[in-house]
Amino acid sequence: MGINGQFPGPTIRAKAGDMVVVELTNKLHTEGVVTHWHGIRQFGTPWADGTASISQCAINPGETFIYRFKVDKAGTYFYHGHFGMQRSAGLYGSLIVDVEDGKKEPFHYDGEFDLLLSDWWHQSVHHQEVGLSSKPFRWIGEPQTLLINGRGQYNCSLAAHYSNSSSSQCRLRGSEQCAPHILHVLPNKIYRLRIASTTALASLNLAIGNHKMVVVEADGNYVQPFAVDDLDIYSGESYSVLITTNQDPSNNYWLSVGVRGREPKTPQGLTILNYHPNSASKLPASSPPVTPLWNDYNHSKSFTNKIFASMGSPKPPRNYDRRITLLNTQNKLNGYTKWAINNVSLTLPPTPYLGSIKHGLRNAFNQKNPPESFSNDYDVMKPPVNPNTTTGNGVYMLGMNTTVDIILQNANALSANVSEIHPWHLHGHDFWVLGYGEGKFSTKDEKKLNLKNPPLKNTAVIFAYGWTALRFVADNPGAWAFHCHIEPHLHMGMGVVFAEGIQHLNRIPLEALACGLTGKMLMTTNNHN
Ligand SMILES: O=C1O[C@H]([C@@H](O)CO)C(O)=C1O
Repeated sequence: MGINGQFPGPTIRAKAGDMVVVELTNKLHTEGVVTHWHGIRQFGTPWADGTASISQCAINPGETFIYRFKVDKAGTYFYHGHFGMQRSAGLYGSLIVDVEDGKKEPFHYDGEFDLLLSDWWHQSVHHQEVGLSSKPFRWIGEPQTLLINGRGQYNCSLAAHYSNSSSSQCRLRGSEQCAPHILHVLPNKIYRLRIASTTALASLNLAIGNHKMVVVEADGNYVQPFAVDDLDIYSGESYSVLITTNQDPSNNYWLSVGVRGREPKTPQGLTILNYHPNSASKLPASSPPVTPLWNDYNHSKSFTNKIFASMGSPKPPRNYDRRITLLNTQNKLNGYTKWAINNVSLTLPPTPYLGSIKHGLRNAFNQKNPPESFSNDYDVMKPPVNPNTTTGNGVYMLGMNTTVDIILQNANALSANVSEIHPWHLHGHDFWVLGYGEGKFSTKDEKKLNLKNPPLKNTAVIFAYGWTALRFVADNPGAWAFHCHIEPHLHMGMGVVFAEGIQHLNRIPLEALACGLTGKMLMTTNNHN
């Protein structure tokens, strides 16, 4: 698999129950690579047990690494880089899992398309990373282009403002390689669109002129079908929608993607639904669907609140064993700008967690349990009174098979009257989304939680000044990141680490131990043998 600028890696397609083998070669010259696979619970032998990006040593330049994993569940997934900001540099691709032989999807369709959405900056990710880690901090700003399957439109003459290398990247995109992927359809058929977002920053809204979409899947889980004119999708999420090509077949129709939740400075991403036998270059009769206003949060909430698990989906346990409340704040640390959770800004340790926990290396990361909640008098509607934070890399150690509730609590950022959207993604598990609400979560909200048909997802948004309640069963031995899927926010510390059942792992593969303190440990053992 190649890592080619903004061009996505290959689509990997498998059937539920299959064992998949992926060979990944790091062709970069100076940086290690780590990838994360949405929808995959465990990697298989010999890359055994519980490993995901935070449990893996980086694949060094020139090295080839073989991932082996079983795909458990049909659905729409993707993989992406999880080291520095490599995802926004183009390290991503689709992972599509079909139902196993002899089984059927619970809905019918005649054809399907993959739409992998991302955002694109002319400035290199290295430049962005340096800016984020500088004092004073330089924010990456809004993307120049929204990409659909790595393709987007931009006026190249404007790119000269940036840098030489970026204008050559822009030239690449100026050729027919950047022409949009056209969706060629026949009239009066049903198509499944598999839509996934790997954006570094942008929350998106997708719509197709004149066509309703019926949402049937979210993050690899079936949902109760519901029809919408447009769909919100946050970074880390995936959806399947069904469309029926029952409109005037002498026309083509625009599919548009626009920015939500942040004041957009990026043109819409566009492609065309091309009805056979029209020419794909025939422009649609009506203009592209207009993206809802970026701050029309009621529109977003009304979409999100329509998502329920389909009948027959697993139900959550009635009670939780442990509840962790995570307050998301923007902070300062010695003049640097950070994001923190319960006033701890995550800095990942150089030794992967899996090895350090299994081998009891007490110096590898903070041994204290991170805070379970935040002070009662914190006013989530105002900028932090004391904006200073601390850094840390402690682990929430979860009892194996216990039920854990997470209350994600949003707050005001550093500037007054600003609270931002954050899509939170959990590795290695799905969670039930029990509910969303406004302001600070309180015992009154408890009664409103949905225990009847909450959707299973692996990514869920917290709205501005709001809370989101999640429940999951800690049933997957390993060390797991839970973090904001906005790449610069993770870079600035917006994440936590959970671990469960690591003592149940028989063997940690050498590849997961070859770096940091565990690497030193291995070297000493080898020298003694
Ligand atoms: O992390 C962020 O920093 C900026 C802004 O808050 C400060 O410039 C922004 O919009 C973010 O999402």
